[in-house]
Amino acid sequence: MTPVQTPVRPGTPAHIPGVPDDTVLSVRGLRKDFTLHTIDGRTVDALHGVDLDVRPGEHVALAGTSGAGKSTLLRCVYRTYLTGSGHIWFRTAGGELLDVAALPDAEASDLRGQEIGYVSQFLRPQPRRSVLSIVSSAGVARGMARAEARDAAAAALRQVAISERLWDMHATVLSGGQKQRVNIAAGTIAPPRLLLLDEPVSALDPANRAAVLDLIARLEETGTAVLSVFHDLDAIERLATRVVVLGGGRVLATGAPGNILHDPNLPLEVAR
Ligand SMILES: Nc1ncnc2c1ncn2[C@@H]1O[C@H](COP(=O)(O)OP(=O)(O)OP(=O)(O)O)[C@@H](O)[C@H]1O
Repeated sequence: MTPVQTPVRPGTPAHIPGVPDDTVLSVRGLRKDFTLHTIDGRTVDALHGVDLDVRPGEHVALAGTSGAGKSTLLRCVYRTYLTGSGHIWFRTAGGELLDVAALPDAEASDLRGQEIGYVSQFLRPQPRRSVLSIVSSAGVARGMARAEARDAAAAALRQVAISERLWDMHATVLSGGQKQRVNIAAGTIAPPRLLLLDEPVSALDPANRAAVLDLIARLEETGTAVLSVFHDLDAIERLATRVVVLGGGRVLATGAPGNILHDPNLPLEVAR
């Protein structure tokens, strides 16, 4: 049988030099600055040429002090923020290599819906949308039929212990911890190819926190690539396969959690 050839877009390489072809995410030379229009047009340099790779089933945790650029990096990968320069190569499930940093907005939006889960500290729900509808639309974006998405949403909400009596309520009225769990259900309704986590358990009590960490561990086992920010050492040690330390928007160190997290010379801001 002739192997299926993945079409290569003009200007897009078929391979990233030195990187295995199954790598899901390869960030290269990523720079991002912000112009503060309300304060003299001042510029804040957030990322200064970051390189990192994440392979299937790998969990790369970003660490570093406050302001190091961790959330900015996640938001550039999710394309909430446009990038200054550099590349964010994403290998799709179909094998195509796309530069998220250069995709037109509509394609970036489709890619997010289909292949990337993003769970942040906060859920900012659209007004007057029910909990069930928020989670099932994430399933529809992943290509599920409406009925299938509804069943998957119900299962995902049960998994994060959101009681059925909350499903038809507007998400705006939920508590912080409930919103965070709805966010997790939406981000993981079907195993995403890449899961971006920005302090996903910060508002949860110990039992719900443990359930969500279990859920993330199961997704890793099914091959989901994870790029995360956690502020607690315990979660990083349990889940991460590699830690990348950022400082002033640069990669300062990378290595196994056991080596990096206990290095007194690295600028970390995790609860030890
Ligand atoms: N929307 C924005 N507008 C202007 N500056 C921003 C914006 N977002 C981030 N920054 C700046 O970019 C730098 C990196 O911020 P970022 O939030 O990525 O850091 P972080 O490592 O995630 O910090 P923390 O651990 O406190 O969340 C900081 O100097 C911050 O002030």
